[in-house]
This record gives sequence, C-alpha cells and structure tokens, in this order.
Amino acid sequence: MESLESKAPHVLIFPFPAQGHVNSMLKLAQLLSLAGLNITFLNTDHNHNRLVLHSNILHRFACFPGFQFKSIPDGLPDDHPRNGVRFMEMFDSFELVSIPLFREMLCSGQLNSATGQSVTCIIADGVLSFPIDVGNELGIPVIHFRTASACYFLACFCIQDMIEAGELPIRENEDMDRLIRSIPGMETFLRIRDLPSFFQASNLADPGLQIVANKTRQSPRAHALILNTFEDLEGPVLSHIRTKCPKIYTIGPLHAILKSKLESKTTLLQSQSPNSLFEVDRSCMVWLDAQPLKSVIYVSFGSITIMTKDKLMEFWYGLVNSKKRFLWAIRPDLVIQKDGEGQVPVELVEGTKDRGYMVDWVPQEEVLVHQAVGGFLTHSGWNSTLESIVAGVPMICWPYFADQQINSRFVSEVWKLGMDMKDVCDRVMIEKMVNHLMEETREIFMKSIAEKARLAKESVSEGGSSYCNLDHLIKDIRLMSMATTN
Ligand SMILES: O=c1ccn([C@@H]2O[C@H](COP(=O)(O)OP(=O)(O)O[C@H]3O[C@H](CO)[C@@H](O)[C@H](O)[C@H]3O)[C@@H](O)[C@H]2O)c(=O)[nH]1
Repeated sequence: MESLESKAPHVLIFPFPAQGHVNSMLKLAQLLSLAGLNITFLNTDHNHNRLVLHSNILHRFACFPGFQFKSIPDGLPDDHPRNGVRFMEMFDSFELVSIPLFREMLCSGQLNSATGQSVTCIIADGVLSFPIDVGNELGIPVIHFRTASACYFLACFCIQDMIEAGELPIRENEDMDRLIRSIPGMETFLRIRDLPSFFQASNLADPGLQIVANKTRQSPRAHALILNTFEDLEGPVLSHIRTKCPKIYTIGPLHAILKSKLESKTTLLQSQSPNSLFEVDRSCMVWLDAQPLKSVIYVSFGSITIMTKDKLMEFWYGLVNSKKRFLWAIRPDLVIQKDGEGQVPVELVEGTKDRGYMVDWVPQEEVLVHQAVGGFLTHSGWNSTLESIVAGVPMICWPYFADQQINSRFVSEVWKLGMDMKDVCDRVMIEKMVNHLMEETREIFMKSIAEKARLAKESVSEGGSSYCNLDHLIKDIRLMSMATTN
C-alpha cells in the first residue's frame, strides 16, 4: 500500500473573480502547497493576466513544487469595469460561461496536474454552488470557502427566518434604526441599516437577495466549510453556524498564518508579496518612512467600491480639514460619475501637499503594519478588517456593499475596534471622526484592538485554534483524496 506522502492529493482551488476572494484563496493555496499538496489554481483569464502583469505570480509561485495556474473565461468583454458598477453582471456571466466549461475541463483532464494526476479535491468559493454539483457528479469531494466574515454568513442563513418574521423585505419609510430579531445572538445591536446591502431590497424577488439566499443554502451540501476567521473573534457566531454546517475549519487570519509559516522558510519569503490585480505603487512606503509615529490615517475602499466625484470631494475635504496626515489609495476606477467636475480647490491641493499622499494602489498589508500608520478609514471588506486587526490599527468604517454593513457594526459595537460612519458622507462628520480616532478616543480603541491583535496572533501560532484547524483540514483533504483515488 502507498504511504500518505507518496501520493500527494491534488487540490483544485477555484475563487470567485474578485480581488478580496482571489487574494485569500491564493493564501490558502500557498499554505496547502507548503504542506506538500499539489495545487491547481483556477482564475478567470482576465484576472490571471492581471496577476501575471502586476504581481508576477508565475515567477513568485515557481518555488512551490506541484503548483500550477489555469484559467477560464468569465464571459465579459475586456473593457467591462468588473467593479461595483455592474457587479451582478459579473456573477451572471461567470456562471453562464463557467458551468459547462468547468465540467468539461475537469472531465477532459485539462485541470490535471503537470504530472497528469487528476483532481482529488475541490476547494470552491462559497459564492459558487455549481462546483458542488459537478464534484458530486464526478465523485470529487468539494469544500466550500466563504471569504467573508462569519457574522455575514450567519445573517445569510437567516434570510428565510427574517422573511417569516416580517422583517424582510424592508418597507418604504422604514425606521432604519429598528432592531432585527431573527438572527440569533444579534438581537440587541443589529439594526436594519446594519443588514448586508443585498438584504435591503424592497422586493423579495430582488436578484441580489435571491442569489445570496440560494447560494447560502447550498453550502451545507459541501463536504466541509472553510472560514477566514478565528474562534476568539467570532466564536459565538460560529456556534450558531455549526448547527447548519457542522464541519467548519476556521483558519484565519489567513495572511497572518501564511506569514508565520513563511518566516521559517526564507527561500519562499518573496512569495509573500501582495497578490494584486492592480499595479502596486511602493513610493508610499518611502513617504510613510518620513512621517512621525502613528500620525497617518490610511484610507482605502478596497477593490470594488465606486463613488461619485461629490462623495470623493467630501472625503477629501474631511481629511484635509482634520489637519491629520493621510495616505489614500484611490483606484483609477473608484470614481464613476463625473459630477462636480472642475478645478480642484486650492485649499485641497495645498492641504494634500502638506500632509497627504495619494496613489492608485498600495501594498496594504505592509502599510497597515508601518509604524507611521495610526488609523484606517476603510470600506470594511473582510480582508481589510482582518489585516487592520492583526496590525492593531483602529478603524473608521464606511461600508459600501455586501457584508461590509454588518462587518462595520461588529467592528464598532461588538468588538469596539473603531467607529461606524455608515450612510453618512459629509466633510464635517469625516473631519470629526478622523480627529476622534487619531486623538480623543484613541487610547480606548488602541487597547481593545491590541488585545484582538494578540488573540489573532495566538490563534495562528503553534497550538492556536487556527493553526490546529489548518492541520486538521490538511489531514481531512489527504483522507478524502485517498478515498477519491481508490
Ligand atoms: O491599495 C490597496 C487596497 C487593497 N489592497 C488589498 O486588497 C484586498 C481587499 O480585500 P477586502 O478588504 O476584502 O475588500 P474587497 O476587495 O472589496 O473584497 C470583496 O471580497 C471580500 C471578501 O469576500 C468582502 O468582504 C468584500 O465585501 C468584497 O467587496 C485586501 O487584502 C487588501 O490588502 C491592497 O493590497 N492595496
């Protein structure tokens, strides 16, 4: 009989094509590869090309034996924005094109490893349910990976309960501060305005709400569920999810566990660079080096958020008027509407020259741990939230869509790691919040976030919950793969 090691499993990893999904699934892929598993990472053609161009992935991943990239079309034209403007089109097109192609690629051996080994286990993004159907049909076990927070996932599981309790759909002229009672453990603090954006539809047939509800119902059909979180952060929420999906591996924060594993392998350290779909501008690190300790507020709204020029101007005025130093990552496609076009007022230009620095895209994990950074104005994407927690940087949250509304409520109300500015975009409020975070309430937030950072690091260290769960996951994959191969 062959030993477990002689025939390593071949895991196919298949993310939804968005930065926040690809990034965390690539980190998982690296971790599994470090454990000796063979990996095929399936991107869309569009994202694969961007990762090759901006993140040098072919070179960086060449040091991982048995690791290969493959790609599949997303069905969209090259010039499609692939951001929040037409987000649902990304979803619809991707499924339409991928479902038949994915099956065909698996059956025809196009996704076999370089040595010809067929796929023994699939780890699919939790927002994609068709890989479960294909896996079942072909006898390949499928694990779901939800890249967002557990609190969001639990809320998604409760959509039907909310409908039955008359809490959904949201009625016209609804009091947005009314508490939601149908999500266990959140009855005392979750308001309508904190519900994920997709839930805030006025019609139950809304495609966003339907997709979220349907996809969530599929996850328990997977062999197991992976979550990028840790027990000391979302333990109470996880206990409720376990009643629906009993086999859960909480292995986060993934960027922290990967960092600790790579630190012992200096030859692989170069692979730790960001997996960015955008070109990283490192000049901001030089600028940060010249700033005083904890004096800078870092601003980023992630990879999907879009806003009008008027809103951007409110943020800009708020930041300049706060008189604090700021580093702002402004993606070239962040602003959609060319309203408020015209000359930028001189006071903004001068205020930015004196205290600010703006670039398209930064190496965010490095920025957050830089000693000059003292606060983060964020859209509350789950990766950004975890990266801020591990770096011990308190947050001002301005959620845009999806899970971000509920994440920001947990950051402010449950974990006390910062302030929630949802539904407001006003220069006076922004100035006030920045000053609060960087001065008045600083000590309170610093204390609570330092404690969460400590717990996060403990969870990814040897013997910690995420560290052990990763080991269990790898054993589980090995056992499943043996059964698949036999
Ligand atoms: O200048 C920048 C800005 C961001 N990042 C990185 O990009 C990622 C952004 O991820 P995230 O904070 O999760 O935001 P989104 O890109 O908006 O991610 C999508 O995916 C997440 C995971 O499912 C969800 O939580 C979000 O709501 C959803 O919008 C993070 O790892 C950042 O470090 C950079 O490296 N440089």
